[in-house]
Amino acid sequence: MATTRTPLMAGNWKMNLDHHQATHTVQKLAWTLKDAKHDFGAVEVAVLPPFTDLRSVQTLVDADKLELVYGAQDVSAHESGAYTGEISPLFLAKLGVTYVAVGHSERREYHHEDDALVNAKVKSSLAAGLVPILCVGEPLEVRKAGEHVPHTLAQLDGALVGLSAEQVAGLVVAYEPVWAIGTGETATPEDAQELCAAIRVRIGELYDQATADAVRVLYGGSVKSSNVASIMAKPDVDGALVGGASLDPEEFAKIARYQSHQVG
Ligand SMILES: O=C(CO)COP(=O)(O)O
Repeated sequence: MATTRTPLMAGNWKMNLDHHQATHTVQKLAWTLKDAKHDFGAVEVAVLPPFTDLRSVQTLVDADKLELVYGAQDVSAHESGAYTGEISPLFLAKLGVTYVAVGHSERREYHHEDDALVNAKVKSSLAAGLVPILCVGEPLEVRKAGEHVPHTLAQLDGALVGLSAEQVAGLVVAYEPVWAIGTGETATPEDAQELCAAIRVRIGELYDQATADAVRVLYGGSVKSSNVASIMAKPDVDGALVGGASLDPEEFAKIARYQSHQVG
């Protein structure tokens, strides 16, 4: 199986860093990567700041012609209308957004997002030309019951309803076991590989092998510079969705440069 998938390191800032802090953080990240002569064609680097930071990040990326890209952490299933507090995918596209996280476990848990809503958000993102980072993964009790594979694949199935092979080939799927998020408890590289491979196999069953080979599958959950290389060594892991460690630009740069160890 030829692997032509470009690895993606995406930093999900969650509800951290205001727009001033965002500018400083992105500047420092860009400088650190530039000093290290980072090849963005070899490993793509993205940040997912809060909505209120996006215009500032766009201005900086445009002005300094930065190669890193950015995304949002959520999006509305609708294009416009009476949806107080929601953000249209069209507004995100206008801000030069590349990626949008959809179905993050914190959205599922605190905002009761179900598979049907996640599916609608994937579709609204695609319609606006954004690339969804579709998040799936099991909570601890499901893992303890040994049901993590069927649980995660059911979330995947639900999110993909009605999508074409072409749409799915362009998706990013992030496997994030809930018990490993923000806990310091990282899944082992074998755990990450098991689910990333299962996701790819499932996409092959639902679509075809070319689609399965094209889709990028990330691992997320307590990724740090000290553990990223062993996770990335697994054949079905195409990158990482990084929370806490992405708030420190030097640490996140090290994660993005997992192949070289040239930074730091
Ligand atoms: O939820 C995550 C990224 O979306 C993972 O967060 P942490 O890296 O802080 O565990």
